[in-house]
Amino acid sequence: MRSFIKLSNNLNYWAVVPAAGVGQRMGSACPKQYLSLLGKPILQHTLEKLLQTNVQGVVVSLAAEDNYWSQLPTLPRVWTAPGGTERSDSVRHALEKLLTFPEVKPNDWVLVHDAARPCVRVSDIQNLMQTVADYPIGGLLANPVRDTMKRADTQNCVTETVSRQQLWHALTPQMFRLQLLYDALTTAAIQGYPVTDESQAIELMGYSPVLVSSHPDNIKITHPDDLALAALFLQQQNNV
Ligand SMILES: Nc1ccn([C@@H]2O[C@H](COP(=O)(O)OP(=O)(O)OP(=O)(O)O)[C@@H](O)[C@H]2O)c(=O)n1
Ligand SMILES: C[C@](O)(CO)[C@H](O)COP(=O)(O)O
Repeated sequence: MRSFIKLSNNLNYWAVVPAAGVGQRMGSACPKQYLSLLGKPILQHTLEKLLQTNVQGVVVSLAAEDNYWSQLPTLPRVWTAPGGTERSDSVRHALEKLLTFPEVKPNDWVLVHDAARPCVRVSDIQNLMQTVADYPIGGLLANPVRDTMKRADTQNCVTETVSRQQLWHALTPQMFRLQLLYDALTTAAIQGYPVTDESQAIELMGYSPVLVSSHPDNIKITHPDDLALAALFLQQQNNV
């Protein structure tokens, strides 16, 4: 069931899911977003979480050679777009697709969420939507750093202890105004500036997105060890 939350000044909310990666660090036979978690592909878990919120629709960026997407059950309000070389290119292509929809307004909100983060809590997404609605620029789910942080040299020897004061892990979804985000990613691409998340492109425009605390189980499945942890988190969430 979709949970409804107060929408700010009747703008729509859309979602983009970059799912065109190869999962090199996972080293699996198929792209990691299609690995099974509790009997369901990771990407399907992720989409089902987003579709429980009141996003109007989701655009998923897929690799040109993706032969797996067609095997997923058809989900309502989900469209696809071509992936790109980098994650930021995949996101930009999905935004381009969204901007062609007649019902989409440039000032609508768009939430960008990694396919590889299936453990995100619907309540955290809704909290992001409600909190950021009052921030004109946008914001992202994040987690304050808990551990002491070290910077290392190429030999993995400590070169410095980095202060963890005001240091956060950036997660997803990251929520921004559609046209602003598209322009920010396009500018970064034109300038050849590599951005690893949407917030960085927005920051390059001189803006300061707000960080919204997320539960720490919103992990990005990256390495093989992450699969068992993600399964545990999903089981825990399902048993609540
Ligand atoms: N060109 C790319 C690269 C990544 N992604 C997506 O961005 C998300 C986060 O990226 P990451 O965890 O790095 O996934 P991969 O790039 O697949 O992993 P790796 O770096 O290990 O290859 C993933 O859902 C991935 O599918 C994408 O849509 N397009
Ligand atoms: C967007 C992101 O998940 C925020 O932490 C992260 O930057 C993705 O990085 P990746 O190297 O593409 O996994």
